[in-house]
Amino acid sequence: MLLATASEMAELDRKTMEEIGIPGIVLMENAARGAAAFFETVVPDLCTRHLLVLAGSGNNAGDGFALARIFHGKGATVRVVCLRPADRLKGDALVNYNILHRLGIPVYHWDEKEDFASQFVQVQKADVILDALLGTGLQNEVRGLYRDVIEGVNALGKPVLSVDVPSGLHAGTGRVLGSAIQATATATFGCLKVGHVVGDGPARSGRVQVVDIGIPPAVVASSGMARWLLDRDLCASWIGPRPPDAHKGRAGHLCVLSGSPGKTGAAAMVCQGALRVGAGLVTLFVPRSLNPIMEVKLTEAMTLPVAETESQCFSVSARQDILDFVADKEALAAGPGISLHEETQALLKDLVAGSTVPLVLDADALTLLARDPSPLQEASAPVILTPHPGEMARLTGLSVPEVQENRLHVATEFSRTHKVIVVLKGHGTLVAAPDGRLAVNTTGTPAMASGGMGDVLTGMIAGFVAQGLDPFRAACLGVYLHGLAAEEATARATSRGLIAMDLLPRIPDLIGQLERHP
Ligand SMILES: NC(=O)C1=CN([C@@H]2O[C@H](COP(=O)(O)OP(=O)(O)OC[C@H]3O[C@@H](n4cnc5c(N)ncnc54)[C@H](O)[C@@H]3O)[C@@H](O)[C@H]2O)[C@@H](O)CC1
Ligand SMILES: [K+]
Repeated sequence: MLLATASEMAELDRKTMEEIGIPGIVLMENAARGAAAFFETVVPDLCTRHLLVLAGSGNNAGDGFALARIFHGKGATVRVVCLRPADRLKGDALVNYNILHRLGIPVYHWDEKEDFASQFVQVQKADVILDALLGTGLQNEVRGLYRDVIEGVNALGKPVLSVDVPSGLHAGTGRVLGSAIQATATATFGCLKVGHVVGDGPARSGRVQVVDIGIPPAVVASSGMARWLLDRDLCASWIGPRPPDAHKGRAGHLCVLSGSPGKTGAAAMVCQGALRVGAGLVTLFVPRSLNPIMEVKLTEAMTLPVAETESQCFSVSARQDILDFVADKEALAAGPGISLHEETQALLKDLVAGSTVPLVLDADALTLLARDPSPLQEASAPVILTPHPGEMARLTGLSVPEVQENRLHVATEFSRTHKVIVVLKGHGTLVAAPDGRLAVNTTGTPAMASGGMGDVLTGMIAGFVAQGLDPFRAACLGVYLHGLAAEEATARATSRGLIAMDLLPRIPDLIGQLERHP
């Protein structure tokens, strides 16, 4: 599903009105009617209740005035509180405001200078609050009367139905600007906004429904919007069935650099993750003396023993053998369990700079790049990094809480600055590409908090890359299916005890379901 920012949404509205000729008042009416229908499913006896519409001064307020009229018509007791004087209203909002007076719906204008407590009594008397203070037009920190009202409403604990966006939540970033409404449910217009699904958005928005307000699909299709929620429809549109004459030589050959003493399991999981998403062939580079172990551990994947250090880690002198082998393959996944040995660091540096095929870098490779990110500058092939918040913190020099509080900003900035695809793992994994594409994942479970999950994901993403998928889409599909496999595996279990290998046998079926999805 496409996600819009505030400015993209404004542009969709503008094109619909100016280029297609659908009047703004029609869009506003569609918005209000759609929102009303949704709100009635959230609070089933809504039309017998005492509703209070809180309005600001823009078109969000206009939606609120239209909703006041609609619920008044359905028999609800409705009052409207507007935080701005009437002479600040204009356009479609003013049209809907004027209708309220003719229908005898009470409207109160609050004044910053008057006693807040005596004004707020109006809100306390209501059963349900409709929040139409601020929508996508939110510009800066919420202060003064707006802030007092928002905090007062949140403290009441009554059902709050938000119009488009919980007021105070930034539609583009999901950040609370000063203070934001805690909504029970939100009816949003035209498109889901980025802010509903990242940062504070999911917790603030409650149940969210997208209302079709009549923006023609062609207007959306020609918009160039490139942010998505990773859902089944989208992922299915990015993966088709294989041609009937497929053979392993054309299904992609992935090379894997993974493993060291104590970490041979990581290497096995990367290889198997790749095979389970359909990589035709997988070759694992392995520190020479560990080869007998990997020969036993792996059946379908091949191994290629290469030069090692005294501590059985990858040696820099393996560099040429690896680059020569990789040159006519399709992708290289590197990092899980490769150790932080200085020689391995030197090897990784040369591989990142010298690889002609796309790279997927994870785990120790990320820790090594945090010490010295300069190889990323030299990479000529596409690079995908798959950090968890701790690795992202190391790469950026931020603390883990700083990364978590600004996930969207951190992932997109790192991607843009270093020209790499960033997969920032965690609840609502983000995939950010340097060209501005962004995806937010919807799958996964807390049961995934166990060792080896990341190794399987690295293999899955690299396996898709090896099959020739666009690296951004490969990362998205890997992330989506990885979470889905974990959901499947825990569908009848608890949120504990899932191990990474449990995901593997479920993956082919899930891909099949995507391929067959209408
Ligand atoms: N044709 C359209 O453009 C449509 C717009 N729609 C609604 O219109 C909304 C967007 O309308 P607007 O662009 O008028 O913006 P909003 O109504 O979201 O807010 C803009 C107003 O709030 C003020 N404001 C901004 N930040 C503030 C802050 N921190 N504290 C106090 N006041 C602040 C601005 O000065 C401006 O007066 C959408 O969220 C949606 O609800 C819908 O009616 C559908 C059609
Ligand atoms: K709102």
